Amino acid sequence: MSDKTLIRGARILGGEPADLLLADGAIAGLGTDLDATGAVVVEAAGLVALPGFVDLHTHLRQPGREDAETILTGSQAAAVGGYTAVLAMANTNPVTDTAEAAERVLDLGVAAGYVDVQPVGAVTKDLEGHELAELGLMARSRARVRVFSDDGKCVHDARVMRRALEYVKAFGGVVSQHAQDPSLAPYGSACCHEGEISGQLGLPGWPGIAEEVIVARDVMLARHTGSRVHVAHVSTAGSVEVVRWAKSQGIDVTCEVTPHHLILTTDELLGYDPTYKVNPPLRPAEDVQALRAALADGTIDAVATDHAPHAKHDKEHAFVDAAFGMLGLETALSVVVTTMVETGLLDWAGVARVLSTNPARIAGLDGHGHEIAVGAPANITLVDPSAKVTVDRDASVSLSRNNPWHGRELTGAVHATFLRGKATVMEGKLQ
Ligand SMILES: NC(=O)N[C@@H](CC(=O)O)C(=O)O
Ligand SMILES: [Zn+2]
Ligand SMILES: [Zn+2]
Repeated sequence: MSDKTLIRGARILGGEPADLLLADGAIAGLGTDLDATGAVVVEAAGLVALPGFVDLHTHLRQPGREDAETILTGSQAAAVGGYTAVLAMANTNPVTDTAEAAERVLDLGVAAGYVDVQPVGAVTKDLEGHELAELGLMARSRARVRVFSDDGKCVHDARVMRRALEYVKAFGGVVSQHAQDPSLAPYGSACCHEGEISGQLGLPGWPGIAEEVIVARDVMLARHTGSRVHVAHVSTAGSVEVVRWAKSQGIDVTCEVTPHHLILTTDELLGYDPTYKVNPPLRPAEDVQALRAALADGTIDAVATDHAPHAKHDKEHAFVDAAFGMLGLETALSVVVTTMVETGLLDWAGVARVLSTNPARIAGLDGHGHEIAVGAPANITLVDPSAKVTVDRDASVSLSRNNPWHGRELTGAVHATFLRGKATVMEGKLQ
């Protein structure tokens, strides 16, 4: 196959149609009626061209739980979802808390070859919350780690969080916080939004305040240290309010929302289906509305999937005993189109911002999230804006089946993904 591709007539960021010539891994031409000599031609009339998506929050499960996902299968799911880069969370077994562990994840990502797999480093050794991991060594390693997170657990000790923020400042790093005060929402047991619904279902409550007190504390620690904090999977109107205030004060804070928190509510729990058991829990409709509004006005910077594959035997239990988490990579774009574009809350430039430009900037990833321009790396996603898709969990390339979108109809689909000019997905199919 030629290493030249001509994408003909795509609407660039949803604007005017143009041709895109991809050559030698970069965008070599952008204009009308570009010369197709020697190029593979992709007819893209009606499709929208966006910069390749960047996921700030993916669980790939390798090493340790290769029965649920591997770096290869997770990379494939990411490509199908329009991603060209993912940040692989550190809560593997063993934990990514050393330079060697981070380099192994990086190398397995390169070997898989579907997306750039950028390891996230743990903040504390073994995610135990006490002793800082080798942050500097991870940063200086070949893996160039910039994002640190104990995700799955909260860095709940304020002294440890303060020291982590001071440390990462030296190399422009960021701490991504899983905001859950374990004294208000105990790990493992708290599994349902605390309110009328938790009482009705008899499930242990996970109140919004358990998230909000950590967000409030962390923005103050970011101000105090002059360092940068990122809030993972914000789920409540109160967290959004705190972040909005912090940004207005010039505090260096960013945050993400998951696709599921943009649409699914506590109502899903009425059937006790553990597919909908997730951290933080699904919230009431008022929170969902506040999250959409905050994503539209820029208070929330990015959509991040928190793709959390789990093997059947970890999910198929009574609700209280099942694992936390749901799949997200393959459906994220469709959920964003359905909740944000169809509703008029975001235009396509806005979609590029929340799925690509902002997450790339937050993660410090070179080569991703650029505007579509000559000379930029050819990381491009082509989207069919009006496709209607009925999600089938068995059509997934992920190894796991904990897919909350199964059987639902969503609007918008990824048509093709290009990683440095090479098609990883074409007509929705993995290449
Ligand atoms: N989101 C989840 O419910 N689970 C995540 C951990 C996490 O993101 O907190 C997992 O690793 O399974
Ligand atoms: Zn988390
Ligand atoms: Zn997570």
